[in-house]
Amino acid sequence: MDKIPTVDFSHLSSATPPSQSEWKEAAETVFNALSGIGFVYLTNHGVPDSVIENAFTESKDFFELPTETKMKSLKDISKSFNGYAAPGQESLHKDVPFELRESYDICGNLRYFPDTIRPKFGSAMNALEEASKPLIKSLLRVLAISLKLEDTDFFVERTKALDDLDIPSYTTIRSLYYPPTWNKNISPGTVRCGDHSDYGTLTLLFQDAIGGLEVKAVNGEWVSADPIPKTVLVNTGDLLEFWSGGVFPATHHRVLIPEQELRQKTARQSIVYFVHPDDKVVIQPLSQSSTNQQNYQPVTAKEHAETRLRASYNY
Ligand SMILES: O=C(O)CCC(=O)C(=O)O
Ligand SMILES: [Fe+2]
Repeated sequence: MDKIPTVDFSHLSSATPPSQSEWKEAAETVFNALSGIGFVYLTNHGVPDSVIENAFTESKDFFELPTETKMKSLKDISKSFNGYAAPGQESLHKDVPFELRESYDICGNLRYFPDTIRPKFGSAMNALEEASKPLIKSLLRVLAISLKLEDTDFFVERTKALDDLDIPSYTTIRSLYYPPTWNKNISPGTVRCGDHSDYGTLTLLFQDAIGGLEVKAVNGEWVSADPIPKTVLVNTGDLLEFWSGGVFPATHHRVLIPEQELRQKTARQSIVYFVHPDDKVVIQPLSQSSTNQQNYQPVTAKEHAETRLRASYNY
């Protein structure tokens, strides 16, 4: 499979609870996508457009502030993973010299926002987070059903931090801003976002109309994950790859510097919601389909995330 499929989620996001057969059908289609190319577009996902648009607008307002103002919200990883990261500060691929993007991370219960300068940014991001939770829970159920687990709430019950921020987890909402590259002295090898896989269970990605995200297909070719209006893109992280015994591969993806002048002159924005299990959850392969369980040591969700995160901070 070298194309990212699109799945209609209307049955799972309507006010009427889905029937058994609707769950099963969704599980089959999502399984085919996530066990193949590892990415899927969802339509009718239930996250209101106005909430998504507002999060983009307020994020843009923050990122367009002068650098010295944004630096006041700089992430201090000795305290928490919340806050602003400047261009080049974090990299997702060890061999990429400089990744030209800015981000603002929101996670856990010790969150803070630049309320004095941008009072609406925090509430817009919190609103998107809240509005995405029913979709995330449906997706976690779909994963359990598709893996034929008896307990369809298996993943939901291990992701309790979604409803209780006092439960520690690495679940994070990240607003990303890729500044225009036109007329800048960009050194060779600079990318917007280096080739990487995500770290957690699954990721929701809301992207604007600019595009640039590429996904590595099973045959090794890079496939464009073009923006499709009103969809959310979902992919799996490497913790789920391990947890599912390799059934769901954590597909690599990247964002390069665009070649067209128009796209170089325009900033790109995306908002990603990285879903992780609660820190204490012990992860070991649920099936032995493509891995030999005996070769794998169980790991807590916290240990897994920390090992991966440590490698991505350049400070
Ligand atoms: O901005 C994008 O489209 C992708 C971002 C991403 O992959 C990430 O932050 O992990
Ligand atoms: Fe990613």
